[in-house]
Amino acid sequence: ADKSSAELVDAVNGTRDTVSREAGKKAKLRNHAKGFCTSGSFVPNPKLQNTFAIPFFKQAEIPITARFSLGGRNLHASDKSVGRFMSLKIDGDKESLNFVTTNSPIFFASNLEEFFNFQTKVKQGAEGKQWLVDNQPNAKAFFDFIKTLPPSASFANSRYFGVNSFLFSANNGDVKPGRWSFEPVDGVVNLSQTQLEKLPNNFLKDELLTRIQQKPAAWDLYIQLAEPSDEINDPTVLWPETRQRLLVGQVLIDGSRDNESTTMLCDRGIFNPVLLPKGIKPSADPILNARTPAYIESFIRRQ
Ligand code: HEM
Repeated sequence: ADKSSAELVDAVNGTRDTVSREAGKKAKLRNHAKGFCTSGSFVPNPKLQNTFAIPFFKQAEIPITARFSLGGRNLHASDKSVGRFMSLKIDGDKESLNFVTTNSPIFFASNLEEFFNFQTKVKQGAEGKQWLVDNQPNAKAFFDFIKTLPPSASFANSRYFGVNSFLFSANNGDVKPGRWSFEPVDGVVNLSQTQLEKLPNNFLKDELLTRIQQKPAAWDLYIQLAEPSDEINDPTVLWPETRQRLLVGQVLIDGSRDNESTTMLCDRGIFNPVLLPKGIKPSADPILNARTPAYIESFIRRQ
């Protein structure tokens, strides 16, 4: 049976509702708790309009509020872990677009039952993890992928993926499924074991905020387009790297609005992965469609 938002949030939090509400007030976010907000702008690629009818991207430059975070509930997690997450609010004149992304191109669950089991079992330590390896092939594939992923040296030297699929309206009337990916303009830079040993547990925030005083952190945003044989509604299934990618524009994080209240209060609200402008719609992916109700439930519990 499908899981309710309350059950999903309990599973992410690791405790039942009443306890979770109290914990949520202290922890702020129930997941990706360790993070910080900054700001910048989005510069659309004018050529996108040759293919897609998305008026939002006709604007010259659109303000961005960004939050960079680690995985999990621990406010004191070490930056030496491999997970890197980027959330963006891009607020245009009339419409807004949010992104809530991860550095893993594959997700660990293809439906809510698997998501619930994953969240519950990872909190049971080695035994729970072994259960997932033995019983949930999508969780095993995710663990296997994560083992090959070294920690990046900077939030700015990491790729980010939307993971879920969205439906894009083409100028010719077609609706094309696609997935978001962000490629760091300064390239992917990972840390070696020796470099890691020399670093303190907290370095990512200072590194990014120092870096952007010199030069913005930049990512090219692409839509990877599906072919008819590709699985649209399952974020555990990767599409071949050879699929056509369209350049949507560039994300520039420069801290220019870090003193404004929208930036300073960015982690009091939520980022909504289905807040989309005209011309983009969510796919039927059950994971995607469970996210915003869960984020709202989590938001309510931390008030
Ligand atoms: C059924 C699917 C999912 C559920 C139930 C879920 C649940 C949650 C919850 C409870 C939070 C904390 C919200 C808050 O207190 O504000 C959260 C935050 C977050 N989730 Fe998910 N999640 C799901 C899927 C995903 C996926 C597929 C991704 C990555 C592509 C993702 C990335 C994030 C990030 C980056 C945040 C932190 C947002 C921020 O910086 O404010 N989640 N999620």
